[in-house]
Amino acid sequence: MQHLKVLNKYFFKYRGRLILGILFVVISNLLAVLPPQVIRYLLDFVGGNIGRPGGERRIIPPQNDFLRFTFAWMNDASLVRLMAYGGAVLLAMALLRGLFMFFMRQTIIVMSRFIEYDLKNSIYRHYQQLDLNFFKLHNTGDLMSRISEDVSRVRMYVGPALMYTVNLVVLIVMSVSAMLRVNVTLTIYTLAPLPLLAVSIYYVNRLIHRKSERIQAQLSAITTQAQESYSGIRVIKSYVQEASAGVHFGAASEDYRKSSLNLAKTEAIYFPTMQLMIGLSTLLTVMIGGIQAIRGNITVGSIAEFVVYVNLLMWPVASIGSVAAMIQRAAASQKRINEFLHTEPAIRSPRNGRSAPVRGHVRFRDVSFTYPHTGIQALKHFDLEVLPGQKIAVIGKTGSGKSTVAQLLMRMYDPDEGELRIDDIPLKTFSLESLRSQISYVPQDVFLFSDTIANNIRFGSENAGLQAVRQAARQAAVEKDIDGFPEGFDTLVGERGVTLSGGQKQRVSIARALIRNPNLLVFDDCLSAVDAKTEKTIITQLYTYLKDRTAVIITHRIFALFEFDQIIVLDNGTIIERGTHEELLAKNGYYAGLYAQQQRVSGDNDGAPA
Ligand SMILES: Nc1ncnc2c1ncn2[C@@H]1O[C@H](COP(=O)(O)OP(=O)(O)OP(=O)(O)O)[C@@H](O)[C@H]1O
Repeated sequence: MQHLKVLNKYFFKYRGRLILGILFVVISNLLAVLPPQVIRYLLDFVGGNIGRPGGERRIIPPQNDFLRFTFAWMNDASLVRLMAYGGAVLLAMALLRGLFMFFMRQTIIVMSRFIEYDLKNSIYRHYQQLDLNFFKLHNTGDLMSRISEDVSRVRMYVGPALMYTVNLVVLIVMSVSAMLRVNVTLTIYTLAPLPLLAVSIYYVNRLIHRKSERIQAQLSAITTQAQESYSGIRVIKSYVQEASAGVHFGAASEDYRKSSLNLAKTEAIYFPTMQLMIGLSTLLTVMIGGIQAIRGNITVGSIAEFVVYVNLLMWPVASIGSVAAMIQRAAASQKRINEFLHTEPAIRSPRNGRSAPVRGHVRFRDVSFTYPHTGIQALKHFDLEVLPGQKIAVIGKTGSGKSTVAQLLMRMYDPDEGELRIDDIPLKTFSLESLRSQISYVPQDVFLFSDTIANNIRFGSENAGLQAVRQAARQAAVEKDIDGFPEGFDTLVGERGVTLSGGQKQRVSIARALIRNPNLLVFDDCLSAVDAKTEKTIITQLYTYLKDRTAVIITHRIFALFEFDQIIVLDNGTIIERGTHEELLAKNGYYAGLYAQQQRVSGDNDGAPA
């Protein structure tokens, strides 16, 4: 329960709605508790006057102020008029009760929707601030379920559970005190089955919930399986695995069917149990009430009054079990949400961080870095100086630490040892937003949003016009491809749109980086999926674009066309070779070997990227 305390600030924020909601609960319950008293009065009146000779009226004195006030002007009315009037009073109270129940939902349930909205936004905002390591540690499904399912469960606590609890407390206080005023013995007998009802419903509810959870898990497994089959349909078809995929799906569906039937059986017990308990209570009321009436302790009308109370109390009491379960689930969900909300981002923007324009002087001084959750040391005593306007290539085998250089430069992680500076200013003193917005980074794994190509290119530079978008696409050698699509730059990409080839995606991603006009660019193996001819076009275009800019180009391939100021070769997190193209060829080491190998493979010695 203590996990739910954090929600109190939302109750305070929406206190107006909450207080009003509670007031409406009180009024609607008052309008539920008074009608049985009217019924009792009317029945007693009819019982007392039926069969009396000569239409002589026996006045039944109203037992409380409410009845006295309601029936004050009916003293001389005929029996029929009195009944019609009583019926009208009951109808008016039922209508009013309905109206206030509507208001009650409009305040409390609407408040819960506001809280849900606030909670989702605050979780989303928090996600955005967390560092990459956090996202490596938690899978997407987990993040999604905390912002959707867990928040929905918490909403059940701040909305329905709260409303039912307040309703139950108010109703019990009002109806039980009204019952006690009539007859204590009858009250005790009438209420006796209620705790039994609450406990049994609680257990049935728990059982239903446990079974539903299992069904949910099975359903999500079926969905994932179907999703994988659809997205991997090419592999399934080419390996002729349609039948076996069908068998797997069929087995999962069969499990789901069995569980669903089992749940249906348990649910079938729920309502008969409730009805049995209501029936038992009514029976007790009529029996004990009858005895009390024979002894003259209560009137016959009181029995009817009690029967109405029993029916009034049953549903709210039965809901105690489900409300308790709702609160338990909400507490568990809020605990999971709190875990995330209390996670502090490891990478923070400093207060009053620098936002000076970046010129592009990069300095790695004796930097070592180990990925926190895997313990893999990706860089060891790494030293690099890139002067403004220089172009640097980072080459090395797979897993040698090349991408880690880019990650540290973007401050996705902080080094364990050593220091990183840009324009001679420690990276940690820059405002994160300013730093990242001034470095254009083309990641290794391209990600395009389900939006138009134009919007994907102008991502992060929202004000860029179509001309700028076109120019960036031209520089990334993808303009012609895009113009070839029927809707050009307005073509949608992603599931609902066209499927771009790997090389086209990479070039759109490069265009996205170029449009920002930065002084410092980092390309992480971003030409791996383009053919040699396109690569040559891009390299030529880039060479002009990068003329006065600083660029760090991470690659597996050697671009002989590019006159790099410095090429560094990484191996296992350490720089093993460093120099210009010619210097490294002269060394006859790893670089020279790679160059010779690529020359052989490409078989064309026209000076294009080897
Ligand atoms: N996010 C990460 N969390 C944990 N370990 C990582 C992470 N990224 C990379 N590594 C590990 O760090 C080492 C260096 O990886 P890095 O991605 O920098 O190599 P790379 O040279 O860019 O490789 P490639 O050319 O295949 O992209 C590898 O052993 C890799 O397994």
